[in-house]
Amino acid sequence: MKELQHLNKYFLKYKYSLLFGVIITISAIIFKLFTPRLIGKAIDVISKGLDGTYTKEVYSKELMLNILYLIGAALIAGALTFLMRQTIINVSRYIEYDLKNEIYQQYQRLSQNFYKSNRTGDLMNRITEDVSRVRMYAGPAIMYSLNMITLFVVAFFYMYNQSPKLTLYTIIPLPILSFLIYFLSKEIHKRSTIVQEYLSKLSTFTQESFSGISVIKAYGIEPITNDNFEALSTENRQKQIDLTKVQALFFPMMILLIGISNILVIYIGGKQYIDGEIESIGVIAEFIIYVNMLTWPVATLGWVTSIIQQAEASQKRINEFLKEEPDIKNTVSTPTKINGTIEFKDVHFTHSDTNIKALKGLSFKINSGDTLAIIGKTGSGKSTILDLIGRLYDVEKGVIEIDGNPIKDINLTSLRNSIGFVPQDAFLFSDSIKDNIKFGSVNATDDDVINAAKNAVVHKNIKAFSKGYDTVLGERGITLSGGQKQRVSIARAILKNPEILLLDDCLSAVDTETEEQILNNLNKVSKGKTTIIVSHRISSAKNANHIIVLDEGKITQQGSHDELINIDGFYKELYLKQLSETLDA
Ligand SMILES: Nc1ncnc2c1ncn2[C@@H]1O[C@H](COP(=O)(O)OP(=O)(O)OP(=O)(O)O)[C@@H](O)[C@H]1O
Repeated sequence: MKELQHLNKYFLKYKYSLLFGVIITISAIIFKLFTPRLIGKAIDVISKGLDGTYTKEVYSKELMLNILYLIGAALIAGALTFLMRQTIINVSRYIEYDLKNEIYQQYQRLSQNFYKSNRTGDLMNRITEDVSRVRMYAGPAIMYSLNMITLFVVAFFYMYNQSPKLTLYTIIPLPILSFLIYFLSKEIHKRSTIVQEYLSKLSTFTQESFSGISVIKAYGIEPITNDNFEALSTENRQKQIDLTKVQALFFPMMILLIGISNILVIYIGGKQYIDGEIESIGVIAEFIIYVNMLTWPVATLGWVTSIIQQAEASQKRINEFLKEEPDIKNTVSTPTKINGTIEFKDVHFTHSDTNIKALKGLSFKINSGDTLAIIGKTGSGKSTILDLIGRLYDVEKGVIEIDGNPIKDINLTSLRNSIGFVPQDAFLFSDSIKDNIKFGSVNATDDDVINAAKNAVVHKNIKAFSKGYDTVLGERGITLSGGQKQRVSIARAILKNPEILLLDDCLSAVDTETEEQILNNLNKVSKGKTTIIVSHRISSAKNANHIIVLDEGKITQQGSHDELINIDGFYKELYLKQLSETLDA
């Protein structure tokens, strides 16, 4: 239960609702337990009527009175049971909501490295599956335990008063039932976890094959995917059958044990009645109802033990993530004003998961308002430079300075707010085009959005859609072409109006003519902003104030376009190659 102590703060938060729930639960049970007593009494009245102890009038009056009490008690018990669920189960839903928010906020706090070392499925599972297992502890487990304890204590008290011997015989099978249910629940849990794993494998498989349907069709491999799906389905079916086998044991086992208890009550109770050890036949009926009433709560004891164990294991997994500290921390509380001068001083960086040395002693400087272009082969470390400027990672050795201050001494929110980043793979959310552009600039007007789209040369494309800027993107919306996605992503960065603009090979999917237009527009809107353009194309780099050529994490050439085309090296080769391609075209 050590891990579940994490929930104590929530129990404290909802203490009044919980206390109310406890009082309601106890009251509901007390009223429920009137039923066996009243039925026992009613049977006694009938037997007294039959043997002539009561006259017909007394008999009818007594019987009617008992029936009315019975209805009253049942109605009150029913209403209180409704309230019991409304309080305790509702509290568990609130706790589930709070816990999900807590985990989500922690996910948002954690750095890029955390996401590299944990699989998305695992992150999703902890916020869904694990939280719902914990909720079972915070709600149903508490409710059923309370139910069981109260019912058992009160019923035992009533039963013992009537006949201690009969009480003993009646409750003997109950602990056995509880143990059996406990082991059964554990087995059910084990098998249902396997079923869950298979279900998620199946859904991942189907999701991937739907997303990649064009590739599947183009390669004509539908029969192979069908076979793979069938194989996975067959395994899934077998696991479901394994689970159903143990689940099917649950109710027969309960019915068997209830049956044994009933037989014991009738046999021992009957003998006691004949021997005159219990005074009335109604006691036997009363005990039979007690047995039936107690069986379910006692069975739930085993079930509750198993769900508490599962909740403990789930909370342990959740706590592991909640305890995790972000690698990148904001140590400066006051906002920092950023102008945009960036300097790398002998920067080294190794990606921790792959141990790849992406940058090996990099030094360069861009003055505020200048444009720097970075050219280099794939994997030479270009994107890594941009990641380090946005402090998605911290450098391994050396220092990055912004406006002369080490990047770690700058308020992290100010730093990120001052950057407009266009990544290599433009990511757009399943939302309208307008909201995708407004992402990060929520207060922008429609005119601002249109201006940004015009500067990114995507306005005409957007207007061509029947719903224009309200066109929804994503799975159930329209799919944009690679070049359109890149341009929407550029519009988003332009609209943010940042001090630093980082463009990571974001014109690769647009034709050279559109590239030219966008670069001209960017030239205008990025006046006074520090801009870094990462590209494989000379056309994107040629107008920059300074160009660096990167190879395996090191600068191999640098200078202006005019300087570099006159020196033998990678830049000149690339320039001549791309020039001849343009002339050929
Ligand atoms: N998230 C990551 N985890 C581990 N290694 C990485 C990661 N990102 C990049 N690398 C590695 O670091 C090196 C530099 O990668 P980077 O993405 O900076 O190159 P790039 O010059 O931008 O390449 P490209 O032109 O193909 O985009 C590569 O060898 C790459 O495999």
